[in-house]
Amino acid sequence: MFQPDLLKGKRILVTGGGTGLGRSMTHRFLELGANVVICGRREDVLKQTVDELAKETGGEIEAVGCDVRIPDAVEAMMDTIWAKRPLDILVNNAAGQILAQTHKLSTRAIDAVLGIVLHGSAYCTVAAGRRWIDAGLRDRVVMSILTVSSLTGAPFTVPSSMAKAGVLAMTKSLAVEWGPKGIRTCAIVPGPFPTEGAWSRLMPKERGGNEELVKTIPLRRVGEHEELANLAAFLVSDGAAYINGDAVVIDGGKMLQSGGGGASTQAMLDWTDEQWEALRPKRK
Ligand SMILES: CCCCCCCCCCC/C=C/C(=O)SCCNC(=O)CCNC(=O)[C@H](O)C(C)(C)COP(=O)(O)OP(=O)(O)OC[C@H]1O[C@@H](n2cnc3c(N)ncnc32)[C@H](O)[C@@H]1OP(=O)(O)O
Ligand SMILES: NC(=O)C1=CN([C@@H]2O[C@H](COP(=O)(O)OP(=O)(O)OC[C@H]3O[C@@H](n4cnc5c(N)ncnc54)[C@H](OP(=O)(O)O)[C@@H]3O)[C@@H](O)[C@H]2O)C=CC1
Repeated sequence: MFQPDLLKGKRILVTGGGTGLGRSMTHRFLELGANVVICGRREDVLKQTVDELAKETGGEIEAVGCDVRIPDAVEAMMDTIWAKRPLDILVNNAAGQILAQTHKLSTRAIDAVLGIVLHGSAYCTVAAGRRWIDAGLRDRVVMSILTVSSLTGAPFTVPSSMAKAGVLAMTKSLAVEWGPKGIRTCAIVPGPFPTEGAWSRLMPKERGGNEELVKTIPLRRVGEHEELANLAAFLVSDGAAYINGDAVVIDGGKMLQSGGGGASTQAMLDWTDEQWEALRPKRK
């Protein structure tokens, strides 16, 4: 669907690129000619992904171990990356998520999620942006992976929702502040895309599994990784050079179905024709 060299010459950092959607985006970026650096905390996971994706795509990929919650670690990672060649594109994808009653969360639990999502995205963005601005480098992109809850809020995942809403505010604010400097920002708002990381934390069997989940999605299916990876490739490419400060929702319409009438509207989808017929005014 894209010209095969869409991202040729682009050097991209994908935080959390060793697993899940980060890995899938990395795969697509490599296929399209990019040079990709992935980071994460587990170096064995990173190494395995580098080996696999280099083999599958023949692309140029490297990994740097980094906990994005630690400012000095982020600076050291950026120095390592820049020593070879400056980045063109940063993808803030690393995240942490906890499904729990909010009033029972410890402060360490709250900090763990805010640290990865809010602080980590800010540290990476500022570390890359400062280097670009100091060197007068233009045509650069920061793309962040959000959640629908950043727009709507969500019970039982409050720290993640708060943190992603903060990253959305960063995306919109920097679009204006950094746009004149040739740095654009954008975001993706994914609905459900099965990954080990998300499903192991968010889909205990009590939630009814994918069968219950797809009833909440107008297209009646979860997302395919390739669909998100293609959107990501377009948004970071020069083809999207006039998109700045926007967050694109890719959720099969889930957010719209959850809105409006809420649970009672949801239930109406299962009404029978007879139930609807009973509502029609009777002709005299
Ligand atoms: C039918 C409808 C279904 C809808 C479902 C659809 C889903 C679609 C929407 C998906 C949105 C997805 C968003 C995502 O971000 S998915 C990404 C998931 N990936 C990850 O989270 C990977 C990284 N995560 C982690 O590393 C950990 O989970 C963590 C964030 C906890 C950080 O790990 P770390 O090792 O730093 O921290 P600790 O393990 O030491 O824990 C720190 C404190 O947090 C407490 N904790 C941990 N888990 C829980 C829990 N489940 N409940 C309560 N508290 C928890 C832990 O006890 C520590 O606190 P204390 O020291 O005080 O005990
Ligand atoms: N899957 C889904 O349905 C949805 C996902 N998203 C978003 O998509 C993105 C990817 O999630 P997904 O692929 O599902 O989940 P994963 O758990 O597979 O991805 C999270 C990645 O972040 C890395 N990471 C976590 N903490 C840190 C840290 N402190 N420093 C560096 N890296 C870290 C993890 O690696 P390591 O543990 O080795 O550090 C892991 O590779 C996230 O931003 C998530 O919020 C949004 C909506 C829906």
